[in-house]
Amino acid sequence: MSSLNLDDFTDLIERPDGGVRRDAEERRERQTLPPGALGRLDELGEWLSAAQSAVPVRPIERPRVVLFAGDHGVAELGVSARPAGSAAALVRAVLAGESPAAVLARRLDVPVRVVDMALDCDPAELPAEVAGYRVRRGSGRIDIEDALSAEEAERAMRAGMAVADEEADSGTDVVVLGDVSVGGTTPAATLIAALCGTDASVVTGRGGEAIDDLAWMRKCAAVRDALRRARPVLGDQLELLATVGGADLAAMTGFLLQCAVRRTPVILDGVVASAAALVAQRIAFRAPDWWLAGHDSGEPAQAKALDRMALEPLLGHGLKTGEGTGALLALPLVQAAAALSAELPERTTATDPAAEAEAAEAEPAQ
Ligand SMILES: O=C(O)c1ccc[n+]([C@@H]2O[C@H](COP(=O)([O-])O)[C@@H](O)[C@H]2O)c1
Ligand SMILES: Cc1cc2nc[nH]c2cc1C
Repeated sequence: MSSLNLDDFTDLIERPDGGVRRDAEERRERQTLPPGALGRLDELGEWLSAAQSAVPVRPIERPRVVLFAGDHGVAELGVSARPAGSAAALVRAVLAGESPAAVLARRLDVPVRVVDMALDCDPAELPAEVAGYRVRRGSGRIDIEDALSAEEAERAMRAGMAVADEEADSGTDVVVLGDVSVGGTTPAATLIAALCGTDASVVTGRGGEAIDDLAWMRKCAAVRDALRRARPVLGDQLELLATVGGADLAAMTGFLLQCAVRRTPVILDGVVASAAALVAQRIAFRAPDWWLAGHDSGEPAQAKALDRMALEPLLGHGLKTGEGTGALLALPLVQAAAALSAELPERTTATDPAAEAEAAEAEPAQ
C-alpha cells in the first residue's frame, strides 16, 4: 500500500463554483419572490447550485445516511452512560428499524448505510451489509494508549475515502453523516480541544444519555490525559487520529475529504462528525465549503468546532441521540431550499412591468 499523502487533498479539493453561484444569484433576482425573502433558505439554495454547478439547482432525490460505527476503549472508564463495548447493540437497533435514526429515515424515506470500523464484537454477529472495512475490535483507551496503530489509522482513513467514492459513484446527491458509538464523544472532545487549543473542562459534555457529575469528572480527566498525549503530534493529522481519535473518527475524516474531492455535499450530525470535520479542515482548508452543520447538539465541543469552521447549525433542538438524527432532521430543510430555488417562477415580461422595463434596458447592449 503506497503511503497516503494528505497534502494532496489541498489541490484535489476545489471550491464550489463561484461563477455558478453568481448565476444562481442572478436567477434569484429574476424570480417573482424578492431575493432575501427566503432568508437562510436563499443562501442554501445558492450554495447548492454552486455545489452542483447547476442553475436551476437539481432536486435532492438520492440522499443517504452514512453512519460509521465503533467502540472506544475509553468507555471502560465509565465516561459513557452505556456499557463499554456495547455499540453493536445500537447498530442492530438501527438496522432493525428501531432506533431514532431508523424512525426518521423511514419517515423521510432515506436509506441508511452503517459501516463497522471498530465494533467490539464478533463480526459474525452482525449482518454482512456493515462488514468489509473494520480495522480492529474497539479503538484503544486514549487516556493511556493510542487509539490505533499508524497502519490502522491509514487503513481507516482509506476506508472512509472508499465509502465516499462508492456513494458518489452510485449517485448519492447529499450525504447525512453520523456515528454510532459508545464512548465516541470523549475522543471527539479531545480532538476538538487539541485543535482549538482549549482545555478539557471547556469541551467535556455529558454525552449520549447524560452522565452524572462523577462520570463527567472522570470524562474530563480522560480528556485531560488524552490531550497531554495529543499535543506532541498536533502537526500530523493521521498521527493525531491514531493517538487520540479512533477508527470511526479516522474513517469519517477520510470520508469527508473524499466527499469534498467528489463534490458531494455533506450534512454533518453532532460532535463526532464535527470533530472529524475539524481534522479534515486542518488537512485541506477548503473542505468545509462542501459541508452543512445539520444541528447544534448542545455538546460544548461541537459548538467550538463549528465556530472554527464558520459553519452555522441549521437546527438547534439539542438532540443527543447521535446516529445522524440531527442532520437527518435538517435534510427536509435543505430539500425545501432546493425546491424553492428551482421551482419559484422567474418574472416574465407578460406578467411583470418591471421585467419589461429591465428587458428594454438590456436590449441596446446586444
Ligand atoms: O451528536 C452529538 O453531539 C452527540 C452528543 C452526545 C451523544 N452523542 C451520541 O452518543 C454516542 C456516544 O456517546 P458517549 O456518551 O458514549 O460518548 C454516539 O453515538 C454519539 O453520536 C452524540
Ligand atoms: C452560505 C453557505 C456557506 C457555506 N460554507 C460552508 N458551508 C456552507 C453552507 C452555506 C449555505
